[in-house]
Amino acid sequence: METPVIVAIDGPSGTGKSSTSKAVAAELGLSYLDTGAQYRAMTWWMLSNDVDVDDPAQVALAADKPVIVSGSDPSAPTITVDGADASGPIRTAEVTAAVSAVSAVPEVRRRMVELQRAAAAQAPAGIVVEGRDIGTTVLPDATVKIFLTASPEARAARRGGEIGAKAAADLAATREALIKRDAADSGRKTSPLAKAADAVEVDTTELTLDQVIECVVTLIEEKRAAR
Ligand SMILES: Nc1ncnc2c1ncn2[C@@H]1O[C@H](COP(=O)(O)OP(=O)(O)O)[C@@H](O)[C@H]1O
Ligand SMILES: Nc1ccn([C@H]2C[C@H](O)[C@@H](COP(=O)(O)OP(=O)(O)O)O2)c(=O)n1
Repeated sequence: METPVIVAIDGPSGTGKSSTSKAVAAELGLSYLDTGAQYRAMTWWMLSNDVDVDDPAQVALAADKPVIVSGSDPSAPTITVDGADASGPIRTAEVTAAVSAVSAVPEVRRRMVELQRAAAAQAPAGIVVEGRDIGTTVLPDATVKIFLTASPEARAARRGGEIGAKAAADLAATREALIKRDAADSGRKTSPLAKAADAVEVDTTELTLDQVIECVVTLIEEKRAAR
């Protein structure tokens, strides 16, 4: 049997990580893991259980408590917390505003990285894992590492499109919120958002989603052929 292929896709918000990762995994018959959803699930649990997310000591003490389970099918990704479906609640503005603070706490990251490595080890044909520190920290031996980028304007327009923001003021607010979250994620001490030295950077600003998917599939197939 062929050695499982491990694909790490990192980058800031709105660069196309989730859409690209799901499509690539589905096309190549690989498993899929959205690590951002796991950090969001942890954050949702903290908010629901009255943990002060701005107090790293409180967050650290609670980090072991929630049971977070991610489904690995790219065509129907699922996430549960303590057995309850969390896919809706993890996307609220409240969770988005708190997730960078929670994910900066080392005890939270230790727990998530353990889950992420276990998911990669269990994937029969291989897996596409998307996040911020997959190529640098979680799976440094990944077969293929991709770092997606896009201009803040393009990213704000994409995110704005999802929430129906069309007015210039709404787009500007979305852009500012993205930039603030990127700065927090890039500036934290423990495994910040960063491009691995051996990652291929793909600027998606001027590319369609289909072009990005094709580019990533080609990179994976080239690596597979070379092994
Ligand atoms: N290359 C692209 N061109 C235009 N829209 C895109 C592109 N890639 C992704 N999108 C759209 O942008 C939004 C954010 O994409 P997503 O995959 O969730 O990004 P990320 O996971 O990096 O935050 C989605 O609505 C998606 O359909
Ligand atoms: N590997 C990861 C993935 C996400 N995070 C944190 C930082 C991000 O702002 C949040 C949410 O990630 P997510 O990928 O859902 O973010 P967006 O889809 O870009 O809104 O989680 C992280 O610290 N490390």
